[in-house]
Amino acid sequence: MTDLLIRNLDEHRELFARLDALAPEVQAAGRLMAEALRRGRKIMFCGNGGSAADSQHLAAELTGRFIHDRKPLAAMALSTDSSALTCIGNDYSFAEVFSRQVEGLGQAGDVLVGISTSGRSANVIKAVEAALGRDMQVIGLLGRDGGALKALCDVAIVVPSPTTARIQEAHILIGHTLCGLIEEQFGVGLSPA
Ligand SMILES: O=C(CO)[C@@H](O)[C@H](O)[C@H](O)[C@H](O)COP(=O)(O)O
Ligand SMILES: [Zn+2]
Repeated sequence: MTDLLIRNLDEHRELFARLDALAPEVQAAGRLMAEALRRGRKIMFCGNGGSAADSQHLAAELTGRFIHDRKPLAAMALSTDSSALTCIGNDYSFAEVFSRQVEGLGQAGDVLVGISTSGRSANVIKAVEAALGRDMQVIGLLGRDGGALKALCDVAIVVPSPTTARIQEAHILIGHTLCGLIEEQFGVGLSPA
């Protein structure tokens, strides 16, 4: 039991010591999201399993609050509406559960954040393709080699690890950093500049 904890901590520390290399992509993603919000557009998040949880967690940081009191920001997770997920999954296919929501709700200038540790989830790939088809911008929070999603994203943040759990741990740190960058841009208790 303790051995597993020590191994996980060692893996986690080794990975986190290398995340500084992602600073340029994280900065670019934060700027892109803040600019979209400043223009009155919205941020959509999607992903499966743990990444579905990350999607709703990060969307709530923006509509609710992260650290500071400031105006609510337009963000939503595409993984939370059980009626939409079951209807689209049942009547069309599971691969379309996010893309149909992007087609129904996405507008030009909105940002889609696709979260996938493998970069290979078909429903996230389809959501990204739908977003690009609507002149939205796309950020990928990815892992391993970035998979098929890497080349599709305007900004791809690829966590360099082969281990899903470690990648997810990095994703939430990066997600929180993106929320912090956005809050910096919007100021404490102030309207956007
Ligand atoms: O949280 C975990 C594993 O830590 C799982 O729920 C995991 O997110 C699921 O297997 C996902 O379906 C994996 O999808 P992806 O990250 O490869 O896109
Ligand atoms: Zn997990």
